[in-house]
Amino acid sequence: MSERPRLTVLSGPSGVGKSTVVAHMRQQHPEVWLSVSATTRHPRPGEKDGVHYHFVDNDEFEKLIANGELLESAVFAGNRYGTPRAAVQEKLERGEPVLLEIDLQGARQVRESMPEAQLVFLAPPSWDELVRRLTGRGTEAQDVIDQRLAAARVELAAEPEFDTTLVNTSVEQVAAELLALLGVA
Ligand SMILES: Nc1ncnc2c1ncn2[C@@H]1O[C@H](COP(=O)(O)OP(=O)(O)OP(=O)(O)O)[C@@H](O)[C@H]1O
Ligand SMILES: Nc1nc2c(ncn2[C@@H]2O[C@H](COP(=O)(O)O)[C@@H](O)[C@H]2O)c(=O)[nH]1
Repeated sequence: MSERPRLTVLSGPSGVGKSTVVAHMRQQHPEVWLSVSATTRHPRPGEKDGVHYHFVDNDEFEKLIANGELLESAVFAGNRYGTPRAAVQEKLERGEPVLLEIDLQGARQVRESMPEAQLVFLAPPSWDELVRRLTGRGTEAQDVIDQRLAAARVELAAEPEFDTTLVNTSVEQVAAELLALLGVA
């Protein structure tokens, strides 16, 4: 691990491949710690509570916010998402690097509260390829895909706000580039 562990945010449009790249990276480097977000979204087939997300209802999410338990939060395509604060703080206090996989709204909140954070933008090779990936994943109905693509236009326009851009053409290559940014191996 790097001598200067820090918080890294990985952001980018829905379907660009954030989870795929992070999963590939963590297969080879399980020591890379990824925050598990809370969400009101329903689990997709194969997603496990406490592993992929903490799946909560709207009341529980409200309580997390009211109790100050979220480092950041956002509404994305009709669902709520947030980063549990305690686990992140604990890791940083121990001097261990932290990775958040969150949307643009969350990235902006982190930049505000933790200006030292490293913000990484994952970009698609092209718009058409992004649409292919999001549609091809087969996890959302067309109306949700449309919502996510509308958000993607906003997210792509915000790319200059990020410290670094990685283009996800090859999962293996981008995972290696992200590892380097995290200061691992
Ligand atoms: N480099 C790549 N080349 C081709 N397909 C890819 C690549 N990276 C990811 N994919 C595919 O694109 C789809 C979307 O990937 P993934 O679910 O990881 O995106 P995401 O950015 O995490 O999306 P979301 O923000 O909606 O959670 C998946 O079907 C995945 O297999
Ligand atoms: N602001 C936050 N955004 C988050 C968080 N966890 C995930 N996300 C982002 O939401 C969208 C949609 O995710 P999906 O799993 O429903 O496809 C995607 O951009 C995620 O990165 C969070 O804690 N805060």
